[in-house]
Amino acid sequence: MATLAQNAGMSNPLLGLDWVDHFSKLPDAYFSRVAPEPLSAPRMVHFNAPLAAQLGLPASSAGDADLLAMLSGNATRPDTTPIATVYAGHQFGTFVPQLGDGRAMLLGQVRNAGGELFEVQLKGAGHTPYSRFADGRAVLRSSIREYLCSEAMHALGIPTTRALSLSASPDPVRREEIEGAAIVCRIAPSFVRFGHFEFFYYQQRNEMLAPLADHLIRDHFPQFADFPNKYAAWLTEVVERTARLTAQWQNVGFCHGVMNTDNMSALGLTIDYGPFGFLDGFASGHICNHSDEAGRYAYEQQPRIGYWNSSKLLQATLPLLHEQPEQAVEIAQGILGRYPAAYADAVLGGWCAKLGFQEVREGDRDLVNLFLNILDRGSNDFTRCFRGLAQVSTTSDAAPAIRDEITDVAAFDAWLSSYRARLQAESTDDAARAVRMNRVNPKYVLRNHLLQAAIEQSEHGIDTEVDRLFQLLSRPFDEQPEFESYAAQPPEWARAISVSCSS
Ligand SMILES: Nc1ncnc2c1ncn2[C@@H]1O[C@H](COP(=O)(O)OP(=O)(O)OP(=O)(O)O)[C@@H](O)[C@H]1O
Ligand SMILES: [Mg+2]
Repeated sequence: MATLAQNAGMSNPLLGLDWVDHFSKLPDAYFSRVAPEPLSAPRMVHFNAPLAAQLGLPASSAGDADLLAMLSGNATRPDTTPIATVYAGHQFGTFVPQLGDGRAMLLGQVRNAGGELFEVQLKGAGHTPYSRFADGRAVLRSSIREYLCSEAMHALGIPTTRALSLSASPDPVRREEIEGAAIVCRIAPSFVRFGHFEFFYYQQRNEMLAPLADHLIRDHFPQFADFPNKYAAWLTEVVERTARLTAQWQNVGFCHGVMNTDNMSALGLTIDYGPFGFLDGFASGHICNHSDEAGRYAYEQQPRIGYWNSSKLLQATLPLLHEQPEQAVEIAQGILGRYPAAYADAVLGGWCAKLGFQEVREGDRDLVNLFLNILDRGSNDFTRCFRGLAQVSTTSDAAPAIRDEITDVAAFDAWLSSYRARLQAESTDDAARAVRMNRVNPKYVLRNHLLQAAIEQSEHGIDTEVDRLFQLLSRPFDEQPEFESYAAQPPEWARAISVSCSS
């Protein structure tokens, strides 16, 4: 049995932050007080210095032993107790009435010098009342995936939870095999999920919905506080954000893998990096999660699931919308009705930007679909092919280098002439267009095989590859010639990588 964490030394830089702790001041019904179970002999695998600076931590924090103690569950703040929150959720379409932070613990909420609010959470810090039969731990493998991907998504401009630190320990954790334990310190304005509202709604404790929504509105949607129906305004915003978030995932070829409603953020953030994957060869039906046999969360299903999940959030918040049930349903339907257009506008706008168009014109949707179909038929590399289009010339017939990687060359050549005509209709300033395109078509994404190499190295105690990927992916749109191989097509062995819910 692990010993419980000690109180942190007063020199700990985390203690110098401005802790406001709004969530833990809510009624106890929303959470349980918990104590981290320390990782033994922790080592700092990586520390996110830019994010630390944003929070207000001094630059010297990286090597601070007291800080590592708190981030690895070996110490807590002296004046307060971490909490684990309770939520429910629809998992693979089935309602599960009791979930909650089974391995995540909220250390509190800080306000930085700019007034921004951030919750600080440890994932993998041990048992909580919501652990059910599981061990409260996270393994190093999955923690590296979460740490690097959340930061990679942030650098891609996609709303997401973030990661401040990754600490690891030789403590054994049983999955399919014995693996090492790790803790990611996650940062987000709020970790509240759709499932938090579902928990109280399905327990018929409707009186618990408003204080939670009020908490979110006060901290994160103050612009709606004085609206006649502030809950409708907030929910409209969440539904539209969810639609836009899903569109951004599609545009960058990101598959989340487990879009259960307990993994959907009430702030429209990407949350829970489990069996996610970036598309290598484009396949519209790609299933990144080996455990998702029916393909419920396949790439092409994500927009539809975002809609379905939004409907579940609206169902759970009906009592907030109107005291008359029929009118509440009508308002909810109106809000849900915003999703399709919000998604369609965002995703088409995103595709058009990737093709270098400055505005969306009639016929662009067909041009996008034709290109995606060509990639789909040939399983051609999603990231490389979009990036390669920046080299298309409008003033000569020279083919872009990427043509060599396209399988259906005849279809591509035909498409290219329509594409050129469309580009010429706007401008022939190819250089300016290439700059624009390279800002939205990343050169580097966190492909599974890149992760695999970093994981294997860190499992042997060497963390240089984690750091290299962290640095590389913090500038995904920039050419980084020394890392050209990281933008290459995946090697043959990458096909055998299988990612499941095991984490
Ligand atoms: N090893 C574990 N120990 C305890 N609870 C766990 C463990 N793994 C998952 N759970 C719990 O099972 C539920 C579903 O897990 P899921 O994989 O979606 O979340 P997660 O990866 O733990 O965390 P998060 O959604 O916070 O990123 C959640 O309630 C989660 O806390
Ligand atoms: Mg989860």
